[in-house]
Amino acid sequence: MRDQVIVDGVSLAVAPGATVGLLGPNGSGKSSLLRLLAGLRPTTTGCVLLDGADISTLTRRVVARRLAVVDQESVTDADPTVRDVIALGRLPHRAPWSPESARDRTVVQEASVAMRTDHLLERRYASLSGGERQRVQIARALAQEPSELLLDEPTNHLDVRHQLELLELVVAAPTTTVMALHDLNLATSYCDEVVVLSGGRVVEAGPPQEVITEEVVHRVYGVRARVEQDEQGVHVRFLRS
Ligand SMILES: Nc1ncnc2c1ncn2[C@@H]1O[C@H](COP(=O)(O)OP(=O)(O)OP(=O)(O)O)[C@@H](O)[C@H]1O
Repeated sequence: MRDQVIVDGVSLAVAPGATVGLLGPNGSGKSSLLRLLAGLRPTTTGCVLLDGADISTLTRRVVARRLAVVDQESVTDADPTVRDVIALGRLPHRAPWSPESARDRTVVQEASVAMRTDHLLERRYASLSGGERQRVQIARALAQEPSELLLDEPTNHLDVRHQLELLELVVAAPTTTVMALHDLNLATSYCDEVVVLSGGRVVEAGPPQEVITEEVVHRVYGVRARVEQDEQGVHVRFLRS
């Protein structure tokens, strides 16, 4: 269905440096919205502004110098090493056909250390586990030194330590981050704001402690939960039906 409307009536302003979580059930439009924000999909009406400039008027190279995307389809059909994949993040910063600079190599090394992938640098990307690939893709995005980072379910393959490390890193970075998340507890712990989508529309938006309530969880996901708050923050506990 070519003319199906997937994301409709969404108005979203993201403050510089903020970490925003996109929440919502499967098929609610999170990935589609991320692709619109990245300029990877054209809008039929409305626009996406990057520092006031309509993203559809900017070249891919200009966008790639400041905005990095890790989506769920970050695959490649060549057989590169992990280092090659992370080094792709430097391409927008290099003049065409110019060799890698010492700084490019340093940034690649630092990004791989940040995502604990430095021991994998000489491995073939295709031989990695799902979680290792996910960390390499995020290292590639960090090597891009973006001011905006768009992440589609960045924690879905990661073990609990790597989930927490990644989100700590995202929150500590000066980067503006918008990420699709399924884990409501991670969203309450790490996001300044959350945007809840349902059927391609924003149904709730705001600070997670205000948005993630028992009523919203039930209305949007159709499940019963206890939402409790203590000195550690907000916790969502799902109830068996
Ligand atoms: N190219 C496309 N053509 C037709 N329908 C599409 C296309 N891309 C996405 N959709 C549909 O749009 C809806 C939103 O999809 P999207 O991938 O944005 O959801 P999501 O919230 O990221 O879901 P999930 O949590 O499952 O990853 C889904 O019903 C999906 O099937």
